[in-house]
Amino acid sequence: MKYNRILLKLSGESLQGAQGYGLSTDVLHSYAAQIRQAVEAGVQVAVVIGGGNIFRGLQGAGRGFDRVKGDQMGMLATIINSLALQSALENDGVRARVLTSIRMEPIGEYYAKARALEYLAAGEVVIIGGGTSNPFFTTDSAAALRAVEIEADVLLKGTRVDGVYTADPEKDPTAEKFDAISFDEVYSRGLKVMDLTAFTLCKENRMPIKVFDMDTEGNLMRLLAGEKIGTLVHL
Ligand SMILES: Nc1ncnc2c1ncn2[C@@H]1O[C@H](COP(=O)(O)OP(=O)(O)O)[C@@H](O)[C@H]1O
Ligand SMILES: O=c1ccn([C@@H]2O[C@H](COP(=O)(O)OP(=O)(O)O)[C@@H](O)[C@H]2O)c(=O)[nH]1
Repeated sequence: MKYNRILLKLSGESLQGAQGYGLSTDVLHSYAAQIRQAVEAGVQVAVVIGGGNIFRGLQGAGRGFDRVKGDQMGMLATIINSLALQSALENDGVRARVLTSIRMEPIGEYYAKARALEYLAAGEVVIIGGGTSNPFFTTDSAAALRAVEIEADVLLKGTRVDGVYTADPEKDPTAEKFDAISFDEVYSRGLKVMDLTAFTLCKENRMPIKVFDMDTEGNLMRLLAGEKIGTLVHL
């Protein structure tokens, strides 16, 4: 396989699937099946999931919620999604652990790098919930932080589009996709790959990012097998 240890960031928003809210069991099963194949191929898989299908702090602030409480609600939403994915993986016969950045035993163990590495080495999927545990950050930042921390080979950002484009492909039909692009070019073109906090953390720690469409089943394995899927952001 192309990578030995990956940090897979899954979008909370994608988890709602066609129903447009909450958790879609179809999407959960598709993600679980794809992750199972990666584990069976010997890849160590750590996962960070967003919470956008349930709550986003900024949305709450727009409706009069206190921003910090809204962000805390968003972080709790990522833990709900983490448990849902853990359950889907276990149903599929995959051993999976939820580690939380905020203490909440017995729902999940408190996150520590050493613990994550120990479970990964034992072939378990490690799902890290609770974001960074701090408000004013995003799940992309949590994914970048954990990717660097656990020394992943790459941060795989699974999303709704199949890579990084010259402009937002959902708004501009003439946008063209990059197979690869450097961090500097993303900055200079002002492209939206991740929020800049997350993006810069990756750049400064030489963590490559691969943006790809996780909603097309089989894409994760294609990518791991070295097929040209998505866009690689490199130094
Ligand atoms: N240059 C670009 N290339 C690709 N996608 C872009 C670009 N600019 C904006 N986008 C948009 O960014 C969205 C993904 O953003 P993000 O909020 O990080 O998603 P997620 O909820 O999957 O984490 C895509 O659905 C796409 O419409
Ligand atoms: O370290 C973090 C990670 C997440 N969040 C909150 O959790 C919400 C859900 O995460 P996000 O929107 O990043 O998820 P996604 O877009 O991937 O569904 C965010 O809006 C933030 O309010 C936060 O405050 N700190």
